[in-house]
Amino acid sequence: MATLTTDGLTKSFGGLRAVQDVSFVARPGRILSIIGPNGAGKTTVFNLLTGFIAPDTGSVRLGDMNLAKLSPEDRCRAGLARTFQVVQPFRGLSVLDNVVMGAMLRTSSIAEAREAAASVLDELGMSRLKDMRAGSLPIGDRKRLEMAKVLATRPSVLLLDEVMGGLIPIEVQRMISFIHGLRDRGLAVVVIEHHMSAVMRLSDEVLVLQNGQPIAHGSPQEIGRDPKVLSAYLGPNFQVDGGH
Ligand SMILES: Nc1ncnc2c1ncn2[C@@H]1O[C@H](COP(=O)(O)OP(=O)(O)OP(=O)(O)O)[C@@H](O)[C@H]1O
Repeated sequence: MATLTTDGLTKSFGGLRAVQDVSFVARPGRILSIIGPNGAGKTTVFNLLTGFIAPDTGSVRLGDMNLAKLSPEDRCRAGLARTFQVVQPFRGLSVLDNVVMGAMLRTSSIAEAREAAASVLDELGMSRLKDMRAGSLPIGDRKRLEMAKVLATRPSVLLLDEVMGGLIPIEVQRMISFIHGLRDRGLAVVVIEHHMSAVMRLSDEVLVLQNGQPIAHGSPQEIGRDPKVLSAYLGPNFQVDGGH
């Protein structure tokens, strides 16, 4: 398992500083959530981590490997994998075959990939859906499928982009328990999430961005009481225990 370290990440689009001097460490066995208002720079941070865009300055390291020159696919091969906010399965393929596509990163044997994919679906409680067409799944199952595809690549660092969006409360609770299980297996997990009560229950630490800049970093309880965060994002009536 590896530690993901960012140092001074900065990215502008034209005159807009989308991300400015963002540094954090995502450690094995920990869940770090990145929160902040729309446009705060969260997705841009994920794009910088995964190599979809290059930073103006700053570095990303996985263990002691500098990722600067690696493509998104090579970063995934190195163990850094992400889900997308808008989930896009191969709609015409079965659920199982979608997950096989992820598993093929680690093996050239279709039989082995199918076995690995079936085992990930089992872990996620999705085995009974394996022959369904991915395009026919409701949003909650599509989010779990996205997670399954990514887990089949066997990451050591997992980046989750709004995996709670569109889920009903019982599915949110199940997803939280599942992510806790991944953390307990030693994965480093970084989460972008707007669902605040989920963030409070899920996270070991929270980084808050506003206009691309870090404004706070601490435990969920510290963040939920921080006047800067209440004013920038959570609102004055936020309850640390219940979220909203
Ligand atoms: N490729 C791009 N070209 C130009 N501007 C961009 C690009 N990507 C993002 N931006 C801008 O950078 C800023 C940060 O956007 P980003 O999507 O990272 O925010 P976010 O915190 O993920 O927002 P949300 O919560 O709405 O997903 C926004 O002002 C956005 O319009």
